Amino acid sequence: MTADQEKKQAALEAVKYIKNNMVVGLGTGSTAKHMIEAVGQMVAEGMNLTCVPSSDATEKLAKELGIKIVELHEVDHIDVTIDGADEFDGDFQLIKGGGGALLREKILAWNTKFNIIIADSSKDVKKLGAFKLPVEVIPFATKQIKTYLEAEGLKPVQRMKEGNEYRTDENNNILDIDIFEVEDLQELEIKLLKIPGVVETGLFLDSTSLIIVGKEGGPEVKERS
Ligand SMILES: O=C(CO)[C@H](O)[C@H](O)COP(=O)(O)O
Repeated sequence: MTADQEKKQAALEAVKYIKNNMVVGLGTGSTAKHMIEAVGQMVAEGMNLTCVPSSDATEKLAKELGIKIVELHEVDHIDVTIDGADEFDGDFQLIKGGGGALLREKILAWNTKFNIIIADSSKDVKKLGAFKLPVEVIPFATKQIKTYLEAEGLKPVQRMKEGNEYRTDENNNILDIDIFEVEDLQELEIKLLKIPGVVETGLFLDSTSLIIVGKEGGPEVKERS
């Protein structure tokens, strides 16, 4: 199976957790795209769903598919959010934000009763950190934060796009940092969030209830114990 086939398989398994009249959080990325297309199909077949998107790109796609989109403040909870990940480990810890949508994704996850992560098998790792951790920062402070993180040995690289500095949907920058040598991720998360100008990190340490991985022979559903 190709990675994309695994992504689609995981997405199609995940949408089985969506029931009529639910409020659904829609993730961002190539795996989430398969899920959004499946949700569009369910809506076209008559299911009543209210969805909260995690990025401008997801909102655009969902609207094109006829999915009812609302802003977060218009709902009092989200029943289920389905999103991708850049890496996950055996403790249901994730690195997210490769697609730059980590801030809204983390807000959705925090406001969601049941978070499902969908992934191809390459995202399953023993230890997080081969993928660089995205840290969203306010442009006013990007240079100073980068200098500080360099001194901490975290090798920050400012994300670029087509020769220009990358901007998130919230108009912030991203510093991608190397956390492979870091032992205590909780401690790292606290340390990063204490820096003025750091808005959010792509570490999702305890929000995930279920991980669905696309695999030859059928999807693997991992439940948090
Ligand atoms: O966190 C994300 C976007 O901010 C994505 O979920 C993550 O980057 C995985 O993307 P893909 O499904 O394309 O591999």
